[in-house]
Amino acid sequence: SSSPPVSLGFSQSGETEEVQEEVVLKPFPASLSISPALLENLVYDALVWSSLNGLVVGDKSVKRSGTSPGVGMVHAPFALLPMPIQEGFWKQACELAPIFNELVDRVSLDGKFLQDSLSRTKKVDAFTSRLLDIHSKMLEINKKEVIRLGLHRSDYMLDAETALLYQIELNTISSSFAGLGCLVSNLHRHLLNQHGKDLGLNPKRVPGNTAVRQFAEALAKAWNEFDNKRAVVMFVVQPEERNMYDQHWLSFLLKEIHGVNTIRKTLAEIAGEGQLLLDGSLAIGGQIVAVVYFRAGYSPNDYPSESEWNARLMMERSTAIKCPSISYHLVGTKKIQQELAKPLVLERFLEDEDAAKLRKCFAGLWSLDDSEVVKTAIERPELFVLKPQREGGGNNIYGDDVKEMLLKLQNEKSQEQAAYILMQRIFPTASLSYLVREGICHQNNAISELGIYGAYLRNNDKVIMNDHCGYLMRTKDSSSNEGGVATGFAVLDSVYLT
Ligand SMILES: Nc1ncnc2c1ncn2[C@@H]1O[C@H](COP(=O)(O)OP(=O)(O)O)[C@@H](O)[C@H]1O
Ligand SMILES: N[C@H](CCC(=O)N[C@@H](CS)C(=O)NCCC(=O)O)C(=O)O
Ligand SMILES: [Mg+2]
Repeated sequence: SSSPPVSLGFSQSGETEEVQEEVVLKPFPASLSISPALLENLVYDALVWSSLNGLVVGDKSVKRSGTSPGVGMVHAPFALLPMPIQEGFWKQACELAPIFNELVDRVSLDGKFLQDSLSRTKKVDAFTSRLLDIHSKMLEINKKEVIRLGLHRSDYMLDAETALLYQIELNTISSSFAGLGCLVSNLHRHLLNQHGKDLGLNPKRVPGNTAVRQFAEALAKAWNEFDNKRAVVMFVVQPEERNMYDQHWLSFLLKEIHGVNTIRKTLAEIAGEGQLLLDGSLAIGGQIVAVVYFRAGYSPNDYPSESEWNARLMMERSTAIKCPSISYHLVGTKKIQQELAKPLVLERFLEDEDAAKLRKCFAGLWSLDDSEVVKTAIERPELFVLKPQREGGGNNIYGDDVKEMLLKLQNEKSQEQAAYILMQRIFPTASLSYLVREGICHQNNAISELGIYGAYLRNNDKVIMNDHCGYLMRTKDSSSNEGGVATGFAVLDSVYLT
């Protein structure tokens, strides 16, 4: 065809000077040019591969796609080629995972710190308040979680200006896409095996992704610690779940590799069918539950009535291993992220050397009590993100809306400030990427967010697992503020180590 070859610039933060003062980002040397014919082949191969290998989600235009498996599937949105990242940043992010895992466990044991840090939020945020009520009840009855399982994902962005890796957030509940994320790594390795020569890319630079196998292993090991061969792992899910295949990869591997049975229940079903037996164990439909794995319960939308809250409390009271426990759930709130960043607070929980490693990846995080920062944010709102205590994407406030909201909160003299945190906005380098959605390939300037999964399993004072477990790369149009695949902004991507 007469149209010029499409050039794909893998523009990437190049070598950075040892000393951070003068950061010179050299352009990524190989700028790729993909002919339209090659591009068409790549997209076609990728769509076939995705369909044959279960890289799929429910299609929101098909009514039953969130309730009936196999009905209304469409390929998950993906980036056609992996996003380059310097190996040093990759290694840094992987190294931080076991430290964050240990931090979550230690903070979870400090009930007073959690209650005190969230006490003002409690007054103005009904959802967080309900979580804290459950936590208080567990403190009152001196409930001990002897066996503790955390399946986390710490998300990072690479700031273009400083070439520093910054943590966006730490997810301690429903850290999704371990399943589909692995498939994208396999897809990219497949495409580079087929077309790597034409693209000048080496398939071996796409790191193997062990997320779903290691998460299944962690769930199986927790089940093992519960030590009841007839017990099951219960997935707590939403009534409509278009991301069910990501979840089914875990339950499939649990059965296939570890011989562990799983059941899928909504909070409403648990309220109706669940029972606390005399020995404290949780029974559902006559089956004992060894592990409760939350893939719902992180959002107010998951609690439409008191029944769902009763179900959450019943599970918390039981001897089942909660993933996460109410304490782990609270540790993952953005308010705690901001509190831990305060001077000397993180150091209460970690040895100095580990605290220093984590602090290196902390972006600016402030409560709205900090009048100086609030003043700056009103003047330069584009340099901040205003965050409520919510998970699941689509809740943050950006740009001029930050200014509006801060002024509103100031004028109202409301306590509502305590429901938010202010965070420094990170600006990653934009790269030209191909994003494939519903069979169509879009060429966009895009930015990426690297998630590193971590699994932590402890029985009393024995740490059985504390590892980084693979990764999730999400890539979105650089013009979009919010991220998130479930929210439709980002696509699933993988990593190309440079
Ligand atoms: N400090 C930040 N700088 C730049 N983008 C951010 C920042 N914080 C959040 N985002 C964007 O908003 C998205 C959602 O924010 P996050 O804190 O992860 O909330 P959630 O818990 O809803 O996922 C992120 O995936 C990212 O794309
Ligand atoms: N439908 C639920 C979704 C669960 C969910 O939203 N999890 C949050 C952490 S709380 C998350 O990991 N978000 C990153 C994935 C994205 O970009 O959409 C599930 O799959 O179980
Ligand atoms: Mg997030």
